[in-house]
Amino acid sequence: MTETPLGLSQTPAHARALPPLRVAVAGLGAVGLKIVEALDEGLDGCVLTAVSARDKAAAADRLSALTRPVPVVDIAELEPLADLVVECAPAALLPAIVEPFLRAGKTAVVLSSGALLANEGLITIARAHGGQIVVPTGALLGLDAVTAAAEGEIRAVRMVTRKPVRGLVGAPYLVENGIAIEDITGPLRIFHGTPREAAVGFPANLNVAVALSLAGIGPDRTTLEIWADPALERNTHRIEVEADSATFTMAIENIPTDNPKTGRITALSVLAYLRKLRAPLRVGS
Ligand SMILES: NC(=O)C1=CN([C@@H]2O[C@H](COP(=O)(O)OP(=O)(O)OC[C@H]3O[C@@H](n4cnc5c(N)ncnc54)[C@H](O)[C@@H]3O)[C@@H](O)[C@H]2O)C=CC1
Ligand SMILES: O=C([O-])CC(=O)C(=O)O
Repeated sequence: MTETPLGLSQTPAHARALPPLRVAVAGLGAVGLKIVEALDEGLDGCVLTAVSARDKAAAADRLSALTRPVPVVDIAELEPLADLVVECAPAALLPAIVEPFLRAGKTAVVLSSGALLANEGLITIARAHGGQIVVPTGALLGLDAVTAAAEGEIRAVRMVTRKPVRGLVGAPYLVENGIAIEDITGPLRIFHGTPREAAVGFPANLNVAVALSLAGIGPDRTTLEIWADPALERNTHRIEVEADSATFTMAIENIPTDNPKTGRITALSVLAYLRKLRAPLRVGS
C-alpha cells in the first residue's frame, strides 16, 4: 500500500488484536473490481470474504488470480459471509443487497445512493435492527463540510454537473424527453431540477447529487443543473453551499474509469472509508 504520513501504512496494534472486518462486495464492475483487488492486496483491518456478480462463472474466472480467492455467490447468500457489504451494482438491486445486512444489524456501504430515495424504508429497517447505511463521499468531495454545516443552518446548496456526452447517453430523462445529445457541438444544459428528480431521470449518473442532498438540505431543496459537454473528458461537479457557519465552493474533475459514467475516485473513497474503520488516527469525518 502507499506510505502515508505518520506511518499509517503500518498495521496498528489494536487492528491486530481485533478480528478483521469481513467485507463482501456486491457487483464486480468499475467500482467493485477495484475494491476487490485492493482488499486482496491487503487493507488493514479488513478481509474480503465474498463477492456477488451477475455472471458467477465469469467472475470466478476473473477472480482466480486473487491471492486469497473468495466465493462468488448470489446476492441473497452474502449476508452470513460478511460483517459489511459494499453495494456497487445496478441501482435496482439496492434493496436486495442491503436489506439482509441491515436486518442482521450490520453495515451496508451504498454506492447507488440515488436509489435510497425510492427505498427509504431501508432506513427504518436499519434503525429497528441496529444496522447502518453508509453513503460514502464517492465521486464527490466535501461531504464532511456539508454535514458539519447542516448541524447549523444551511440556506442553499447548488450543484452543477458537467459530463462528456458518452457519460450521459441513454439516460431515461433524455430518452423520455426526446433530447438528443450525440451530435451536439457545444455545451448543452439538459436538466435543471432537484436530486430527487435526477435520481429518476439519471439513475446511473447522479448518485453524487443525492449524496450531497442527504448530507445537506435534502433532495427537494438542493438545486441541480446537468450539462452535456462534448469538449469534456472528465465528469465535473461544482458545488456551492451557503450556511450560517460558512459559505463554500467545491469542485472536482473526475477521471472516468472504463465505465464512462463512473469516476476513478469512487472506489478509492470506499477504500479510504474501510481503512478508517480500524485506523488509530482518523482524519475527516
Ligand atoms: N455514489 C457515487 O459517488 C457513485 C455511484 N456510482 C454507482 O455505483 C454503482 C456501481 O457503479 P459501477 O461499478 O461504475 O457500475 P458497473 O455497471 O461498472 O458495475 C455494476 C456491476 O454489477 C453487476 N451486476 C448486475 N447484476 C448483478 C447481480 N444480480 N448480482 C451481482 N452483480 C450484478 C454488473 O454485471 C456489473 O459488473 C452504480 O449504481 C453507479 O451508478 C457510480 C459512481 C459514483
Ligand atoms: O454521480 C455518479 O454516479 C458518478 C459521477 O458523477 C462521477 O463519477 O463523476
